[in-house]
Amino acid sequence: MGLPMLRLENITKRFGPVVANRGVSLEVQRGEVLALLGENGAGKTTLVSLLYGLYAPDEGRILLEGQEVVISSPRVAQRLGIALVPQHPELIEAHSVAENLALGLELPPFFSRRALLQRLQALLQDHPLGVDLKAPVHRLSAGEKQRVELLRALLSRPKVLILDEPTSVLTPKEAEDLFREVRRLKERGLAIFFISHKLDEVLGLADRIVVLRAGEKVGEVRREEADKDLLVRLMVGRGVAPPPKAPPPREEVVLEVEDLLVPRHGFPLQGVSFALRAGEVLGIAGVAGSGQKELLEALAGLRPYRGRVRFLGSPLPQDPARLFALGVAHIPEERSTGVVGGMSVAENLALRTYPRYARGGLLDYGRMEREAEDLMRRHRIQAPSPRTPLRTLSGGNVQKVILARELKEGPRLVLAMHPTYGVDVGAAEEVHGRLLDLVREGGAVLLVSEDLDEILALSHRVAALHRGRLVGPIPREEASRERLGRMMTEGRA
Ligand SMILES: Nc1ncnc2c1ncn2[C@@H]1O[C@H](COP(=O)(O)OP(=O)(O)OP(=O)(O)O)[C@@H](O)[C@H]1O
Repeated sequence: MGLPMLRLENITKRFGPVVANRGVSLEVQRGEVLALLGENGAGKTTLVSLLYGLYAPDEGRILLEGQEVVISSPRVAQRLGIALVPQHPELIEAHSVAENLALGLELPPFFSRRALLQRLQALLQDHPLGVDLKAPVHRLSAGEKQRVELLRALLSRPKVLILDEPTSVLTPKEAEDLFREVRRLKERGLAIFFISHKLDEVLGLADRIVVLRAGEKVGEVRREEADKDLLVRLMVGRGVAPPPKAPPPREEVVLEVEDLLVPRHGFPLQGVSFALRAGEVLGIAGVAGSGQKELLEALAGLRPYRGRVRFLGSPLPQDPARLFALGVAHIPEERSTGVVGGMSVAENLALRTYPRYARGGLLDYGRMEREAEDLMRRHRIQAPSPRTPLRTLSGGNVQKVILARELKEGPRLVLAMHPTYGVDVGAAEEVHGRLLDLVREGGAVLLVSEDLDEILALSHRVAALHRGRLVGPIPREEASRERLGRMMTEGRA
């Protein structure tokens, strides 16, 4: 093997008392995909942020093609040929795709819009990612936004490409398309870092796998030597079991939706009818942007709709605060909408029940923090203290905060969209366990997920949304990945 494209030597990065990376050394070659695996908070995002100039390491050095480099900002990273596709799309929602891409270019002082569009079209031809340059970003699904971020990264013609959990919100088909593109980039000689919690993807794409635990490198295996079991054990130090089967649902109907209509761009959601019983999980699959998000947001009181919706026999109020008080929890698609980054972990955990902490015109922070400590322990939320600002938590830990808050009152109905988005395999097992506990106690779960295995593992019945219309539901026993795939893409059961 020649000189590695990139080499990290003894990298340590601290945030106050937290050691996010401790003495990490690794290298990646040209034309190689290196996967970084590890539990939530293990230090993966921090490590790649150092490579992209978002933070400076406290110790250690970085060598690019044998030369030591100081990556002091993302601009410097780009000039050195290092590009990053972030965990969450960081696009300007009000602007078009083309405008967002233009922001990543070093353009001359005067340039014509046409010339810019031509250059972007050429890029699209080279990387056929199926992106509409003129579409405003706020109309794109999470998967489409991810592709725009990838295009933006490719604009600088990088030598090193970092993909931080790029498939969390992609459908299996979108993920396959992305992988095809990643393989092409690899063949062109790019060195690629790939972070994912999905072990099948890691095994399908990576040449080598580095496992981090609590900031330290605890393992490095070549693809040929790896299997799922080994990777799970390296990551969490134990094996992980598939979720147990939930008992059959009860008679009582918790949610009844009749002829729901939600106006939206593209295909409006219409004629959607289904009933959800106590103790039942109804899984809804769908190609991103088929109306899943709108369905859950309408039921969560965040979007106007027409139609008849009854919750435990009474009309469902269209007000998020009243809904929560009645026992309706909501796990939103994009976790950034479910939390306030500048507030502490304790405040975020208390967001739904703030008035409860009022004492003589002030907030009882002592009580809030004690309760937060308890929830943090139970949900294994990694943060130095309940006072830690939420925005400093790792992505998976933010997701755990949302889950802890939404499930803490024992809701009757959970509207869950990608509930295990970005959480590690151990934590995903716990989330599934919590949802099933709730179901056993008579709660109902409307589960929207793009992970078909998750839907098939948890649901009693499954349905798909196809262009705004509901296909199914059908009993779980009659469903398979293939049949669900057809329901999603062809609109028939
Ligand atoms: N800006 C920051 N300030 C303080 N602590 C931070 C900051 N960024 C990260 N951390 C902490 O560093 C540790 C590593 O976080 P990091 O985001 O790198 O984990 P990760 O492996 O990417 O996790 P996930 O799988 O959940 O995305 C965590 O304990 C996190 O809370």
